[in-house]
Amino acid sequence: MSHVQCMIGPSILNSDLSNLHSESQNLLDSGADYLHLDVMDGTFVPNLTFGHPVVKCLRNKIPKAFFETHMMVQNPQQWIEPMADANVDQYTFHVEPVDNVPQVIRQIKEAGMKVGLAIKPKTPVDVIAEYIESADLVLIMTVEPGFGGQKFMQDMMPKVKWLRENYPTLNIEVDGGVGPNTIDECAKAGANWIVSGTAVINCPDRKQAISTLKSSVQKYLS
Ligand SMILES: O=C(CO)[C@H](O)[C@H](O)COP(=O)(O)O
Ligand SMILES: [Fe+2]
Repeated sequence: MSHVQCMIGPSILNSDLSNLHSESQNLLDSGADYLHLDVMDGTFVPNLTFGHPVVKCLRNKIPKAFFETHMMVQNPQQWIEPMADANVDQYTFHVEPVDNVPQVIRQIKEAGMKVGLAIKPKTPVDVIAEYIESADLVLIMTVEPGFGGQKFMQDMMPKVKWLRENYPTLNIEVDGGVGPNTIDECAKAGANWIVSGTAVINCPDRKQAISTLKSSVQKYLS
């Protein structure tokens, strides 16, 4: 499995959002490979975070890092252009509310961003199978989307395993309850993009937390 790269992307959802820039910079300085930005619209999920105006301001302060927006929104098509304008690198959206997934994929690519396909815990992985070849990444949610700090759902690992067996070069991301205690299961199943929120944010030594996640994934990659 050495043809995929290990990437650790902390979620800033549970950080001190009044200090979004310094929190994000601190995570990058602690070894984060990318930033996972959780965008919620209060409709697709019962919570509200921030949108493209905030992402754009953050991008002005942090011009170089890889930004992934995790779009937990009812109408992902609506935010493609504004997020591209905010210089987002990867637009990861949930397929559940979308009628025409290929069209959304095409529009994201035309806007110059990479494409991530996300599924909620109750969505079977075969729902996205026909779109995988045209995506850059698949995100397997390991909690119900909406809130940080929830318990990792181990029973999502068969989805990750299935993807890894069938798509050896695919970037597979896990998100929700992932931290030093749950990383081994994710890594063993074949995940190589790792989102970790509270486990990194609340750790007094964020560098150590990120490096633990990385070594686990690397152990299974080699
Ligand atoms: O998408 C998310 C929630 O919907 C977050 O990215 C995720 O929950 C990260 O936080 P934690 O690691 O604390 O679960
Ligand atoms: Fe997320």
